[in-house]
Amino acid sequence: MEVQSVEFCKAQAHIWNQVFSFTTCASLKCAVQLGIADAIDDHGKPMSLFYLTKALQINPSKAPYIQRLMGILVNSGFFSQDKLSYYSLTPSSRLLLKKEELNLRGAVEIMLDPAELKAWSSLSDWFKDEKCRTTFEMAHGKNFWDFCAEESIHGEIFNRAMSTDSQLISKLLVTEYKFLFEGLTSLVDIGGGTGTIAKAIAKSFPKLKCTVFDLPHVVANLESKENLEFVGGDMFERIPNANAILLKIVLHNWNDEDCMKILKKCKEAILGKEKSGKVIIIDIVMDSKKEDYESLQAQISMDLQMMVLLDAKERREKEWAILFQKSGFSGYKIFSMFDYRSIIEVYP
Ligand SMILES: C[S@@+](CC[C@H](N)C(=O)[O-])C[C@H]1O[C@@H](n2cnc3c(N)ncnc32)[C@H](O)[C@@H]1O
Ligand SMILES: COc1cc(-c2oc3cc(O)cc(O)c3c(=O)c2O)cc(OC)c1OC
Repeated sequence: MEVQSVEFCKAQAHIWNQVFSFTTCASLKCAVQLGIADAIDDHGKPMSLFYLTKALQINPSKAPYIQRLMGILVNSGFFSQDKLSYYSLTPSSRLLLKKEELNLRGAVEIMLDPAELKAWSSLSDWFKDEKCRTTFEMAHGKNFWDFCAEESIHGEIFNRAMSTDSQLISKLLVTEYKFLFEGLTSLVDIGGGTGTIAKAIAKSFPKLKCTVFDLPHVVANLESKENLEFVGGDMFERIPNANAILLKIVLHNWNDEDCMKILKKCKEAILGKEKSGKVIIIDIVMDSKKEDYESLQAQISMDLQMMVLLDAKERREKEWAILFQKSGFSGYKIFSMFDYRSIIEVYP
């Protein structure tokens, strides 16, 4: 390639931009931690740099640098800037507001956590290594779930991030997808975290006995009441019997072999109850034909994140179908949700 050719310049800019993509992530994290979106929102109208720096309560000597930070955040679509250079929120920064019940602050916090980023730095070593199952294990000397159990701050950040996502999904589940739960008498949410989804389902269906099943340290201090119960355990050993089993973003944490073990346990658990029932999965169904670039990129990135942290993966419909068949299920039905995830009903 000629050094002065258009192709060379484009290729060079492409590499610089990819190498520097960490600056957008780091600036986004900084914006969340400083509360920039909240300050602009509280202002109630487009905000000048002067008022923004005042509202952020930063060290006065650092005020001139905020303009530089805002530059990258405007360029990456988190804020907009008008002719007077006043800043406003965009749909993306609205999702970062503390006051919004449904925000993605938790996702920013967990995915850009130093412990998780550290795993990525061992990726090439991991490819040559024989012993470690995951890059995360190579970096930390223990697997992701043991790390969450032992480093309680990381575990809390993780559970908080998952819970915010569940708040969003639970609103949809008990309205638009209410039919999934109609007629059920018992439901176990396997890997149900701190119970955000199960609480919403239990409230909407008072006659439905809901159980949240997760690792003992996750449910340790959570109080069972009315038709909602918390049970600690390991899903590879025992899954409580129920009419229906819910698995929300759980199977994408596991490889095919482990997923089959989990699904076989789920089948035993639903058949043990009334010789019928179903498994309800909420997870990504990858679709490479998707025209939406952002959505496809998010799926590919999540797939790699699962590989690095958990030796796990995202799956296409064909891969899901093989898993169900190999685990002894007779059929399934997919309902696409509003984002890149789907609901899959699986029948024994
Ligand atoms: C990605 S999170 C999903 C949490 C929840 N379903 C949600 O959507 O908010 C996966 C969950 O699986 C749980 N988990 C991991 N290993 C488990 C095991 N062996 N038995 C039961 N739960 C487990 C984790 O503690 C975590 O809460
Ligand atoms: C918060 O919304 C979603 C989160 C996940 C998700 O994110 C993770 C991030 C990590 O840094 C480590 C993890 O182990 C995980 C997960 O296990 C995990 O499930 C996934 C989502 O959809 C597939 C989310 O919804 C947008």
